[in-house]
Amino acid sequence: MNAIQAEKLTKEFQIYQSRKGLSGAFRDLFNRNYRTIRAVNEVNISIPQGEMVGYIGENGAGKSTTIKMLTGILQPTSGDLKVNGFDPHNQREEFVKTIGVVFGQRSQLWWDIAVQESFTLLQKVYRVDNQKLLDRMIDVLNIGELLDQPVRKLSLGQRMRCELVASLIHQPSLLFLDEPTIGLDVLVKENIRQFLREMNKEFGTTILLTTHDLTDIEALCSRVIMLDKGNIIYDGDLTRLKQEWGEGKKIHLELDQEVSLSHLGQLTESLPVTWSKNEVNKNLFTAQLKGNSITASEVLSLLVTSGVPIHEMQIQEVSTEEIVRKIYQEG
Ligand SMILES: Nc1ncnc2c1ncn2[C@@H]1O[C@H](COP(=O)(O)OP(=O)(O)OP(=O)(O)O)[C@@H](O)[C@H]1O
Repeated sequence: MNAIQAEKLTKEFQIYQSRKGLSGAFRDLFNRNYRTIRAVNEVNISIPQGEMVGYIGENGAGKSTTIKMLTGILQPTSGDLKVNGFDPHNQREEFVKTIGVVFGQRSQLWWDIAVQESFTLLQKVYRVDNQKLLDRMIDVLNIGELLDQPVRKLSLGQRMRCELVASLIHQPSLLFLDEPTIGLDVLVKENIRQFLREMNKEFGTTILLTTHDLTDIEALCSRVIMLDKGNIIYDGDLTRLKQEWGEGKKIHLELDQEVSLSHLGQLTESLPVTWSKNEVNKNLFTAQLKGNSITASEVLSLLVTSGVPIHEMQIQEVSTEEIVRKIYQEG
């Protein structure tokens, strides 16, 4: 059984549109004008148990709407949906025991009571008594000193670590994370990522991670699903995405003396490389390697054996962020 199985999942919203002017406002009182927007359009998502998947898309692409349907908050307009074998909206009571949810912007902890009390309450709500796991999570996420503090006094990073523990207290097999590291510093981010890797490895927890921070995706997910205007435009390996859309590496060179572009072009004519020259500093050159069929060392060894006087060099990898930006720009 797949953790998530969605077929032609669709969500439409009716948006109220006000008419112009005073007479329009008057008419609105009696007869409202509505427009339908399709936030999620017939998406198919199939996620096996134990996988960590990144769900990405621009603002308004439909990510949150999808997550709300997958977690049972919203009822789909149409399509088939099974999450952990349940219909999330109609079997909500049974279903929620099998999932954990962290919305970066919202808290599931009780604001005015101590963190430890929230944990105890959640253990009672879910009827679990797994102190060993709880102690371990507290230890890994380093929140021992926060347990007697009320949630409202915690910093964002401290609260997020507590939220993660709260979401996993009942040992769910599936975890939804919506922007879990938003606004956190590098160390806390790394701590959270390490924790998620451990949970996934040890308990086989399936994780669906929605984020605008692609470094989270790179650190955790081998698979990425990309949404654009309610439609899935990519579903697959992060490495394949880089291969198909990445422009390949760049080599930045500083030479000891000026060399002509055509000379460099001739030296590397057997390789898929294009050269450009810095307009201001005539000794600076950039080689753009196309695709992944050649390595930077092949280009460099050709230059060195041909006596090109290299003073400094830097190899630049194409980042996932650049690739995603390019996909959105080019459509
Ligand atoms: N309750 C609602 N009523 C009407 N329209 C909505 C509602 N919720 C979302 N939408 C619309 O659906 C579309 C998708 O919104 P959604 O919040 O799912 O996007 P998102 O990908 O999560 O964006 P972001 O990254 O900004 O959070 C948007 O056009 C939004 O205005």
